[in-house]
Amino acid sequence: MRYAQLVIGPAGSGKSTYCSALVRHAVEKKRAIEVVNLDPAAEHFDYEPMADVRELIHVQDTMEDEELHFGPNGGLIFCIEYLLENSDWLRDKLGEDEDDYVLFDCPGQIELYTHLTAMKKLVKQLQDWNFNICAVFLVDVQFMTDGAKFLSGTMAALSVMVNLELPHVNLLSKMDLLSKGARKRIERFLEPDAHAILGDIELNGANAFNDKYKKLSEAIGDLIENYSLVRFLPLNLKNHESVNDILITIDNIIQYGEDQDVRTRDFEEADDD
Ligand SMILES: Nc1nc2c(ncn2[C@@H]2O[C@H](COP(=O)(O)OP(=O)(O)OP(=O)(O)O)[C@@H](O)[C@H]2O)c(=O)[nH]1
Ligand SMILES: [Mg+2]
Repeated sequence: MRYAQLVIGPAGSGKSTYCSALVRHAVEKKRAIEVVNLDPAAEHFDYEPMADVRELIHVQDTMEDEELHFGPNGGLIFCIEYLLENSDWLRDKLGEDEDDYVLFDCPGQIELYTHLTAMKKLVKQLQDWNFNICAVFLVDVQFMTDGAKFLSGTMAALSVMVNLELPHVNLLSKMDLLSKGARKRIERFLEPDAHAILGDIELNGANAFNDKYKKLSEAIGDLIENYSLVRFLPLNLKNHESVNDILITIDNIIQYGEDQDVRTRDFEEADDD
């Protein structure tokens, strides 16, 4: 088995920064975590990737090509499809080492995860190569600070979950940027609680639209609450414990370290004899 996090989320939500932080954390913990850059338009990241899709195709190639002449978004979709057609390239770069732990730093175009099929096919490919994968969906906490925004972010997360059909963790990134007060406010949303969310949605005056809007919000809130569909975990990269908690949560989901645990236990039991 091999292990992977598919690091996804809107543009600028902190995916590449999260990958670098996890690599640094892993070094401290004396374990190896690798990163693959899957963003054909990436301009900056500060990890050393084990593979970089830009070596295969760069979004600029598709925009400058006389025949293709894509814009940045169409170009990106083309690149991901090109990667799928040339998946041998990725397979070779990933090698075949057992127990490898790889973060896939993905592009920030949300449509790749909500309804297009390219990303899903890539996931299927990775699963065929023995990867146990968890989708890690990052949302910038600054866009989640009131009820309406939180509901909208939750719907985006739900849409990704439904489309990718993978074990899934939602992270609120950049927690370090919030004031104490704002952090308190956010905490009310972290346990899905429709009433906290709706209490926060401000409606100006009663009219037919507001009535309907309130009913819709209530229905969505109930759905999320009753089915525990979407939960967000706060991520503060400046806090060692926060990073560690998230990593342990994801490790458990992809069953990383379970073999190692068994081995240690066998060892301890043998010691007792
Ligand atoms: N304060 C703070 N800033 C952050 C954090 N994570 C990311 N940033 C900043 O947010 C900006 C975007 O971060 P990236 O890691 O490049 O985001 P991304 O999701 O990879 O962006 P794209 O690849 O363009 O979609 C950068 O300026 C980062 O320095 C965080 O945890 N705290
Ligand atoms: Mg990035």
